[in-house]
Amino acid sequence: MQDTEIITCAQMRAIESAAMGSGAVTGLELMMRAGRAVAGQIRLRWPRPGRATVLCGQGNNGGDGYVIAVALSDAGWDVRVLGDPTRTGSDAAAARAAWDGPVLPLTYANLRAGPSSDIYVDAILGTGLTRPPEGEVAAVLRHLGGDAGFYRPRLVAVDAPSGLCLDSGQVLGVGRGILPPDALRVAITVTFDSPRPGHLLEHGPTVCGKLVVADIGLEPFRTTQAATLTALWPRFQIPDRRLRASANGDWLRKKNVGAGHKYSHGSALVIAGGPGTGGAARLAARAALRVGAGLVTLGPTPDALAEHALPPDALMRRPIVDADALTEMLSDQRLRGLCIGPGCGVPRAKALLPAACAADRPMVLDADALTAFAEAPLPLPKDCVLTPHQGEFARVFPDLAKELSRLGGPDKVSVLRLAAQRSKAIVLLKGPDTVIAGPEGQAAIHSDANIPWLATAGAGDVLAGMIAGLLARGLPAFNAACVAVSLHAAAARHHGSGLIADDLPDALPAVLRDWPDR
Ligand SMILES: NC(=O)C1=CN([C@@H]2O[C@H](COP(=O)(O)OP(=O)(O)OC[C@H]3O[C@@H](n4cnc5c(N)ncnc54)[C@H](O)[C@@H]3O)[C@@H](O)[C@H]2O)[C@@H](O)CC1
Ligand SMILES: Nc1ncnc2c1ncn2[C@@H]1O[C@H](COP(=O)(O)OP(=O)(O)O)[C@@H](O)[C@H]1O
Ligand SMILES: [K+]
Repeated sequence: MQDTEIITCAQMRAIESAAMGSGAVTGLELMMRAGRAVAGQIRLRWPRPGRATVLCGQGNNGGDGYVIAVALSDAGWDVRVLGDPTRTGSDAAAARAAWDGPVLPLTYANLRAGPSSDIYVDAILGTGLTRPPEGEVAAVLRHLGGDAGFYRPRLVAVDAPSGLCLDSGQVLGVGRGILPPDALRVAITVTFDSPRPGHLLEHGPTVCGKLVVADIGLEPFRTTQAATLTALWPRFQIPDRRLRASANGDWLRKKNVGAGHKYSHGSALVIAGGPGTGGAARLAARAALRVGAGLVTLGPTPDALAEHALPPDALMRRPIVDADALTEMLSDQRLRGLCIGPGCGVPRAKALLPAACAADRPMVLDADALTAFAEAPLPLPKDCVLTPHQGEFARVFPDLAKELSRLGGPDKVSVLRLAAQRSKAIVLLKGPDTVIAGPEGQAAIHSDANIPWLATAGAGDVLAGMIAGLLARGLPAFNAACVAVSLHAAAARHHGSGLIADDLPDALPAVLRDWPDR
């Protein structure tokens, strides 16, 4: 799991300007540090000098490439450079001037003509990407991506594989959604200072390969720029450091929280549905118990009560016949942390949602409750988390979903912020790149992308239950959503392949035992 603050491209530029403006470092010095860091990573992975081809674009990404060429050549590598013209007087031009070997034009023909290399460095386009690659650059990238069997294990990208938008994770010119087989994917991407959203969202994790973040000495400027950065785009972290303080390992394990009784650890209510649909709600309820809620009540229709006599025995069961019954149940102020949606059925969710919202308790809306909300929107309580997957997101926010699927459209974080502002709720969009945003601009990306075995029926119900459990325990809604996503992924990793949703809550004790204190 990544545990690093991420910054947008605009923030990165602001930090670089602050560093250069302070007089502490010049642009060329930063370029030297960046290029040398990449060369260092190459030498770490390919300790025996071999043959390298460095592909340099016209901007600073290309400038990094010339620094890499010099560093590898000094280390005994046989280096061949293909480059586009640089702008006179630019840092890239200065870096190019320091390379005393030949520079062939960056063309598909020259790439094909050369002797094959042990590694290929993609220093063509970085954060300066403004449009889909075209012409010779596009031809070069298509060739590198198309012959993936040969190139991919030898490709090192500087900052990003060329064509990847580092704000959104889209590969420009290729499309959102399914990535074509000949899209450029590299073995290693070396970026600088901090990951950018595009490394973690959408196609980013797939095309970047292993992501290495190199320190180029910008830390002091990152910290002092915090105020400006917030104005540019509020800071977001994975997970947020403040969130760690409110949900550290000891708190999650219920250590050092005072003696208390079951109610002081929170009482959660999972609203279930009618006969034959109980599994989802029971999964959610089990998860709420495992995440530490002191008491969890399951509320099915009266005629479904019998089928809920199944384990866990720790669950309380109380029928909820209609909205009035729910209102009455919620007159017990100790019930906090509602979960509505999993296995509820859309008509029942529609009937109960107004009463649930009117009670103004911390609440999770998932599955059928999201569909009900889409069909009959209503004001949500203050601490409310919506947990849609892509399909449910499209039902609740059709216009925003369209933007998310539009090629060249905005990034997931921005779109989720809009969704959160509109619904005045925390919105958590599930997927390999789970993004969480709040109405005040808070946002987090959960970057533990590669757990395909978590895509199993009922995993979402478990997540909703975990959030409800944490809400019942008193975590603020944004924190509860972030912590639950982290615990959920950790539980899936702990169990490993072969996982079914039932395993997730039961993996929690082991995950909690190892959860870091801060
Ligand atoms: N600014 C700095 O101080 C530092 C920048 N660094 C490097 O600089 C990079 C950013 O440099 P630049 O801002 O010069 O941008 P790039 O080098 O990423 O792009 C260069 C130029 O390519 C053009 N371009 C955009 N899309 C294109 C396309 N589809 N086809 C062809 N050309 C296209 C742009 O007009 C831009 O001028 C980073 O990714 C990083 O590698 C590092 O050296 C660290 C320090
Ligand atoms: N490749 C993946 N890597 C990590 N997490 C994933 C991946 N694919 C799916 N997930 C997670 O699995 C869960 C699936 O939830 P959901 O789609 O609601 O399923 P269901 O409705 O069947 O419960 C979500 O938490 C999602 O973030
Ligand atoms: K690049």
